[in-house]
Amino acid sequence: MNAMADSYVTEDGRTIGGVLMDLREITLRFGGVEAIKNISFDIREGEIRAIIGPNGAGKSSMLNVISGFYKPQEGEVYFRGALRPAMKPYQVARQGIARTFQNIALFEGMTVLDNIMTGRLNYMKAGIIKQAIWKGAAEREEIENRAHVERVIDFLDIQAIRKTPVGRLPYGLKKRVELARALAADPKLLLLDEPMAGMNVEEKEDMSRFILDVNDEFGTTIALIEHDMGVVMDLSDRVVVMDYGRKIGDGTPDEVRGNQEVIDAYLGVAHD
Ligand SMILES: Nc1ncnc2c1ncn2[C@@H]1O[C@H](COP(=O)(O)OP(=O)(O)OP(=O)(O)O)[C@@H](O)[C@H]1O
Repeated sequence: MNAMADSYVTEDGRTIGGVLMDLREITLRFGGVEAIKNISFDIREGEIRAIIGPNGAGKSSMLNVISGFYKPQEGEVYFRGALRPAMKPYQVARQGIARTFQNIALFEGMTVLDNIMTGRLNYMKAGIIKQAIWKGAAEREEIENRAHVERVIDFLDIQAIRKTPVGRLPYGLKKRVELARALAADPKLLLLDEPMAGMNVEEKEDMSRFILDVNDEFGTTIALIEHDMGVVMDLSDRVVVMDYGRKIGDGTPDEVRGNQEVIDAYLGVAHD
């Protein structure tokens, strides 16, 4: 693979485009703790990009920089070719970035459908006054939003539980609903924080398939943190490896597997 080429086709026939996000010399500190130390890497259009490393390596901090939730003290983030300014979470969503969380963040008392609809809030432009004086626009908007959400529900095969309160669902299905909510926002870049955590083998297989299908069908670029190395190596086009806030590896799964520093710090030792 030529990292400088504008686009290339993967072995499984997917097209990876130019750079979607470019992170340059990022340093992030919490008081005296340097969680990220001068790290640069990019995420390319259509790619599945993993971030791995031992506990406390700085992976979640990095995902929060990518999402725009944390503003690093040093370095720059370019998204879709433009330097990204400090942003509020709703501005991030409008830029086309959605995420799931390590600990599921859904409304347990609400139905699956209503939870997924919350992922669509940024598209609901018609305010209360406009709704009152121009019912047609609001109705059209509602129909469009529902149609997109229905497509996501079909895609993730969760029609049967659409009216079920999320609190009653088993863990693996909750994770799928969280993915559905993120997809409802129709993101350009989807961030997944440990999508397989706490899952059994069958649930992991299902989730892996859905991640690949999302990438393939919607063309969504995906960045994920994951501890299950089998899953990471199977799913990812490229992998960034972090250790103590530093980047110690970056490349294809094969390149990373053969990197001695990565083996010493992470792959060669037992971890969860
Ligand atoms: N909000 C915060 N305030 C202070 N320190 C923090 C904060 N978030 C993270 N840290 C510190 O930054 C370092 C990196 O943490 P981070 O959670 O990013 O690592 P991680 O690789 O995601 O770990 P894990 O795999 O356990 O989730 C750790 O030393 C952590 O204690």
